[in-house]
Amino acid sequence: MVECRAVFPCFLVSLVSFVSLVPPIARAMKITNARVIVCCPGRNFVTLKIETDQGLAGIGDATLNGRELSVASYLSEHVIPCLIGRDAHQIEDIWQYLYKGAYWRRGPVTMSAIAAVDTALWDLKAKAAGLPLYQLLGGKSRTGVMVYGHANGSDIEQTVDEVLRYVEAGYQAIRAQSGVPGLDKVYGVGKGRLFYEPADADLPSEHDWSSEKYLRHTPRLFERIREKIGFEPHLLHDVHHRLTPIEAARLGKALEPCQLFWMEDATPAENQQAFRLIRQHTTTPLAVGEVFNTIWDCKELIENQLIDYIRSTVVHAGGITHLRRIADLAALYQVRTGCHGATDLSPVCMGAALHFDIWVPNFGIQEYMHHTEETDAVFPHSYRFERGMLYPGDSAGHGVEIDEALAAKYPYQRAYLPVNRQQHDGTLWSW
Ligand SMILES: O=C(O)C(=O)C[C@H](O)[C@H](O)CO
Ligand SMILES: [Mg+2]
Repeated sequence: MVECRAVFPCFLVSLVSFVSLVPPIARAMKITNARVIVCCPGRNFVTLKIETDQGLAGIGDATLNGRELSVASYLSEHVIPCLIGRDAHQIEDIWQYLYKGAYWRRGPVTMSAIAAVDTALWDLKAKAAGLPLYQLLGGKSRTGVMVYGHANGSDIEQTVDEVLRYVEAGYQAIRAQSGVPGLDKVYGVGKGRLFYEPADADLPSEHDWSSEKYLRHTPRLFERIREKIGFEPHLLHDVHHRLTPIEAARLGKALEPCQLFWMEDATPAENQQAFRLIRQHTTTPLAVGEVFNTIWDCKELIENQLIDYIRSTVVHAGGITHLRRIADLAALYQVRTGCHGATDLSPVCMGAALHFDIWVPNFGIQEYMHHTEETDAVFPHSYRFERGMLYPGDSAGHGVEIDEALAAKYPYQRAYLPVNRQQHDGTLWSW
């Protein structure tokens, strides 16, 4: 008894000194609060903020263009109650809990919600470690992230002028889209010069489409651009899911002399085997995947080497945890990444994607469209753009924050993506 009483205080003392030696990153970090912030600084964004008992907060993007409130509600009603009290460090377990635990797997709403949690947790872990997120992933594999910008014009000459502007600004890669004679509105051709925003207020607008007109026009666009700028800058093009496989094969073949970096979303990809037909006919590199949300959407495309670039990104594909899995599968087949980066992905997604890009061994390119000044003010960030490259910055976490007071000044406004109809008979088509 006497011995025991003497030992007990010593044990307590050593326990206390042991705990104080444990670095913060190795201690449990209890989630105490989480909330969804919906705002519209020029366009709608949904952001998840997670707070912990260590006084740290992490944020993740949950924006699903045109269906924003479904993810906001999924998070508030179904996910947040399950997060409170969990250890924020258990990123993998929480991912599996939300994916397997829902019973209903996959889908853009579920996977965007999981992505938001995952991004916020990686942000928190990196903040707890006092490191930029890319360090936790394995460090930098390159000095910066090559991006492509968007040049668009209402006709060929206007698009050529836009391409030249991007070349002068130092871009090494440029996506070119042009209006098509005889079509009213064409995907990718916006009103503004720096950003393209397809979502319309209130109800979806209707566009018209003719594959024949588009197929006659597009090879001429790229021939003209190459005549003007030569073969040094990379050129990209987005078909935006509008062609049948054999039409896509025809376009890919016609574009071969122009040596594109990629032809994107040449045909809808629900049927992954559709890409086999395109592949059999053309050596134009193929990119796909911005609408994918899990590895299962691209498994056959990757394993059969039917594509060259996988376009999935953090917010719609289950966060960094799942995107990393997709990239690792892709690496086995020399498929490289080309993360989606349109303006409907918030700066929070862009920040996280840049940490991923600077690490991922099989990086290809990153899409980059400028956000509006209002958006940049709501989401202060450490990433920066310089002559065709983006750099994630070295602040702890993913380097993007949200100014909640400012966000509250921009309430949600219902907006939809357009729909598309065949010009000759009004049949609903892919937009
Ligand atoms: O950026 C791209 O390549 C796109 O295709 C943009 C999409 O139309 C947009 O993100 C839809 O919300
Ligand atoms: Mg696209």
